[in-house]
Amino acid sequence: MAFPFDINQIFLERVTLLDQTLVAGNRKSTERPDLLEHIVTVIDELGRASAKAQQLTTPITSASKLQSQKHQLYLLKDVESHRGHGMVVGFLKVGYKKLFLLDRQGVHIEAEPMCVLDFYIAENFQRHGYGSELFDFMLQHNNLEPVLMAYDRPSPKFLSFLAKKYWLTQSVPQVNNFVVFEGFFLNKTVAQLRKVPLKKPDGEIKPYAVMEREVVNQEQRALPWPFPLPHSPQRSVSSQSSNSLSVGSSPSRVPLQVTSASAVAGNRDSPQSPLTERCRARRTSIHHDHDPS
Ligand SMILES: CC(=O)SCCNC(=O)CCNC(=O)[C@H](O)C(C)(C)COP(=O)(O)OP(=O)(O)OC[C@H]1O[C@@H](n2cnc3c(N)ncnc32)[C@H](O)[C@@H]1OP(=O)(O)O
Repeated sequence: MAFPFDINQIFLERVTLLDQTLVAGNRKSTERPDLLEHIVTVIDELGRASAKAQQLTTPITSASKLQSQKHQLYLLKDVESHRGHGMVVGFLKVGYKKLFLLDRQGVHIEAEPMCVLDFYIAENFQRHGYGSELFDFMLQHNNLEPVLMAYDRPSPKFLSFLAKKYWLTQSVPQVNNFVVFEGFFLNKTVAQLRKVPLKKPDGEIKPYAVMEREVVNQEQRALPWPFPLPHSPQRSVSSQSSNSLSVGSSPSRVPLQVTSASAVAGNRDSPQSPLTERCRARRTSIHHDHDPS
């Protein structure tokens, strides 16, 4: 992804970590006021490209969102390209989220794992190992293992990536849009797990985490009159999934089938797994008029 300014001047390292401050490295934005403007442009552009690749109506990553949330955004650049000005290859956004999850026995567990929230490698750089480079950098930086993380509605490509690179194939069925894999519940310290009492006093019932992707969905549903909502069957899938966020509705949900390794192991020609199909359905449910290519 090329920009009309010198990427190598803005992002000094191959991988730059950005947070709420939007400061790249330890440079002060007061020294170079144009830097902040360029960083905002890059993040917004990446967020839009990621949303388009995932067929989301609204980007879940933008500079203003990053400023208001305690997330970490890892940005990868290619130093040499664009006549030495560098290009942005992609980004990975992670952050801690308080989630209510179901363990293998179906017991509600409260956890606050590190979650993958958004991940995008520019189309012309995909399948060249850049995604793995960025992901490995983030894991090392946070001293984490992929199995201890939760994944916010992973796309089929990302599921294939996780299966291929980290052997994450067996998911534990959930009633929200996060995916966790076998082994997540074994490490109680890192995942900060806590069993949730079956019955809570009135007023203490907490909803499942409201995800950014779900908020995007809500935004779309809240179109002002006179814009009508499209009447597609996929949209009703979307409403069901948003209902599943409440504790009250969760017990009646049918648990998902456990995913088999072969189903998500990255064979593009094989039939998709139930998990992949579910993720695809949810993403498709917020499909818009963007061309997915
Ligand atoms: C929680 C979330 O963020 S979900 C959103 C994830 N992002 C997207 O779906 C956006 C579009 N996709 C992408 O940006 C990229 O494909 C990523 C980020 C998923 C992976 O980045 P890449 O640089 O392609 O990964 P990398 O080259 O290290 O690994 C390649 C592996 O990823 C998977 N993968 C990448 N692209 C594809 C694809 N088009 N179809 C199927 N699997 C794919 C495969 O397992 C592939 O291995 P293979 O080529 O041997 O089959």
